[in-house]
Amino acid sequence: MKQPDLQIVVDQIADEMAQQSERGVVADYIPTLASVSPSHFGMTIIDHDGNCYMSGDADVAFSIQSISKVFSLTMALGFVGDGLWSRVGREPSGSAFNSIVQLEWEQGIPRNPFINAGAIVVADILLGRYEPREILGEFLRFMHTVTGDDTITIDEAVAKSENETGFRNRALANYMRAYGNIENTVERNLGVYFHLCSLSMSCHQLASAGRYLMCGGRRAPGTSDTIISQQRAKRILALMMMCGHYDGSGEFAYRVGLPGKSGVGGGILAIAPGIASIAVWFPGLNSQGNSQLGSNALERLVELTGWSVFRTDQ
Ligand SMILES: NC(=O)CC[C@H](N)C(=O)O
Repeated sequence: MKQPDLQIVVDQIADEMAQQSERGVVADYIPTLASVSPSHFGMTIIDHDGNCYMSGDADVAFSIQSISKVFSLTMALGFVGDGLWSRVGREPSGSAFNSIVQLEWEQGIPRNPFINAGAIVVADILLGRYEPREILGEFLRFMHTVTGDDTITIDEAVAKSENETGFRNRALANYMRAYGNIENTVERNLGVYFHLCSLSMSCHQLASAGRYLMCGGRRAPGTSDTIISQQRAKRILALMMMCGHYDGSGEFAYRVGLPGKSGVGGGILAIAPGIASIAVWFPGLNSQGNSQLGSNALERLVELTGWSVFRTDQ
């Protein structure tokens, strides 16, 4: 398939999405997110060579929420290596992002690091080495390094709002603590978890952050600018494909066919391995808590470019 002009592609997708009336529903269980307008849209593609194609509100920062689980996992694997997998599984959950049911059958071991329970354990692992403020500083530095952009910050108002209404996350953390899979106090742990989720980034910044996953662990191809090993990058992409959209992961793989990670802020980071890092933002969510138009936009992208990892016609 001949590669189309990517600027024409992002502009065309923006036009098509603007005409769709089914926009999903903005998350309201975190009160500060409820006031975000569902009419926002943004899209950025950064290709292998670093060329950037943007449309809409691609430079407007939004709450990346669970997309941060990709970056906190990357950091935690850097701290403790594959020992992390004794505390978190690597299987799709088939359940909602904030579900508690499997934890009882599975002795407090979450199915994967991309559901809330799994990311709460990952936050606990990060805290194993640092005080809360220190680890959040380390996390921000990591994000500044992978993006090359030191303006990225945590939105304190979102973190506070999550803290005030995070009853389900408290239930998850307490439940896992009862099984000995959370070592820190629940408040100390969730203080970090909520701040990780409250990272504010634009599509442009998010697509930049995904470059190390697109380029086999390097920030730029053909350089020694290595963030993680090639094998680890490949494995994180596998987890994104299988678990990045919770109980909508199968549907996303079927329709889009790219490793992706969504967040309830309406963002999705998708990676076409070796080809492009893509970020979209449409705040309205579908019933699984994944961006409704973001999924549609990525489906159109792979139709127009042939970037699905499952294509067989190269
Ligand atoms: N799916 C999400 O983005 C959920 C993240 C959100 N901070 C929560 O803990 O509920």
